[in-house]
Amino acid sequence: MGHCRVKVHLRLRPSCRPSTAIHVDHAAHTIRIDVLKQHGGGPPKPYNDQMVFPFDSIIQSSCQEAVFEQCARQVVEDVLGGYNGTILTYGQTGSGKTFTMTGDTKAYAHRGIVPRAVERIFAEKVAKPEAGITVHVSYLEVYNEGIYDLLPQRRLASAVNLVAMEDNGLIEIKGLNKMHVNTEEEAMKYFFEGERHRSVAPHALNQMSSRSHCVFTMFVERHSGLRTLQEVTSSKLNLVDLAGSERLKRTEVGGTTKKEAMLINKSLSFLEQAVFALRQGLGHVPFRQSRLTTLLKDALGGNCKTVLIVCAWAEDFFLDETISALRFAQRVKYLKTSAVINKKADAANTQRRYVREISELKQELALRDALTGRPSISYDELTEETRSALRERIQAFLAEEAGIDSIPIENFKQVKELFCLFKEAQVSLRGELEKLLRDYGGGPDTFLNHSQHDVDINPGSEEADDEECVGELDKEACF
Ligand SMILES: Nc1ncnc2c1ncn2[C@@H]1O[C@H](COP(=O)(O)OP(=O)(O)OP(=O)(O)O)[C@@H](O)[C@H]1O
Repeated sequence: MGHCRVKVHLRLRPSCRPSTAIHVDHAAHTIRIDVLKQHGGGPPKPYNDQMVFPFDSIIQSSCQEAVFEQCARQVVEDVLGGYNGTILTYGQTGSGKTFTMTGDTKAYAHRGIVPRAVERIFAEKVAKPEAGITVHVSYLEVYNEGIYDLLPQRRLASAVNLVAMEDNGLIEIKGLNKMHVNTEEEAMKYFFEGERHRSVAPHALNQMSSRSHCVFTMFVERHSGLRTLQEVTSSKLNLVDLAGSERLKRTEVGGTTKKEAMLINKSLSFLEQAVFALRQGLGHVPFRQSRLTTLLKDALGGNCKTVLIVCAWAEDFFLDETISALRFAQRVKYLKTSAVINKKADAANTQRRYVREISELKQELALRDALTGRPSISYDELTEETRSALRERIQAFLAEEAGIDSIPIENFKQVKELFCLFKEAQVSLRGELEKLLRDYGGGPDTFLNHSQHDVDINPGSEEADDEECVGELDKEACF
């Protein structure tokens, strides 16, 4: 098991009013914020306090391709290698989370991490047909503290609030549709179908503001491709577009949108609490406090390789929001996960191996029989013919026909069959005796009451019968 630190990148949204307080050092991967402070009611002294936040990388004016290469590519490669991966975007409303994750559909070059990840996974599937890669996708949203499937097979199903459960140490959503997809186009078709069902609403800072946290997941199964050591890796890539935190007086919302904003802020503060508890090494981490933290449990501390992309709006007007996002990022930066390659035996290959082993064992037995001078013995299932020949022999044996004083044993399958046939004979004999007793005027009760003492047709238990049979058989057995 490899412990790996969560990688944290910062993406600054381009602005026509860039903040004079924000300074990026690209070489050192740090951002410095010079904070204005008031002293003793006097005039504000600019830049008398500085905060420096280190990141794994800071992206300021890079294109979408560079963002994918810098932040997401390695996680997608790790998922193809059998690890679970999660990429999350986090930040205030309108800061560019959806732009980073989904992209802008107006221009192909503006496509985001999701379409690029899908493209990379299917490129691998096409390039390595021997790996037999299979892909399923799911798409859900956490809206107002409920989990909803964005890919309902029937439209009615969209209203069902799903349950997140822990299964084998990993979080699973019971009843979530997982669509099998063969091509990049099919996967994107489902992604766009889910996008249509997402909850969005306009407000002062964003015309298409996400009102829910969305998770698009790709489940990838891949065969090792080595004939002798064939196994399957089974991994998943979670692409998470979190809803943005918002200050209600800035977004100027009311009614449903206000209620949504309050629930978004609440779930994000639960996320901060969970991250704080993990960072402090507290014994109890409150993952169960909200649907979002339950969903992100693996990503924050479990079997997963995780990347967080913090999006920020680098304008003076939003300095408070930016500082609080940067602080959150610093806590996440120190979280460690325990990612392992998720291997399992290939069921089809295991079956093929057993068939081969059985065939080899049969050959071994045949060779041993030949060397010890035994007649050729079949170890296959008994045929109907063999069965009726055995039945006849048992009847002759029980009837004490001349010359039939033993039943030769050939193999274990035959022994099992003999027990069944003896039982069959015994049941038939018992039926005949009951009939005889009835004909002589006694009912079955008479038979049952006296059979143990007077008519000794069934001494001891069935097991004892079987043992006796074995004893008899053993005397003559010629293994
Ligand atoms: N880096 C960027 N380059 C160009 N345009 C951007 C960038 N980031 C964001 N935008 C634009 O800003 C607007 C808001 O961005 P986006 O919807 O991605 O914000 P968001 O963080 O997802 O907001 P919300 O939390 O409200 O959903 C969009 O029109 C988007 O195209």
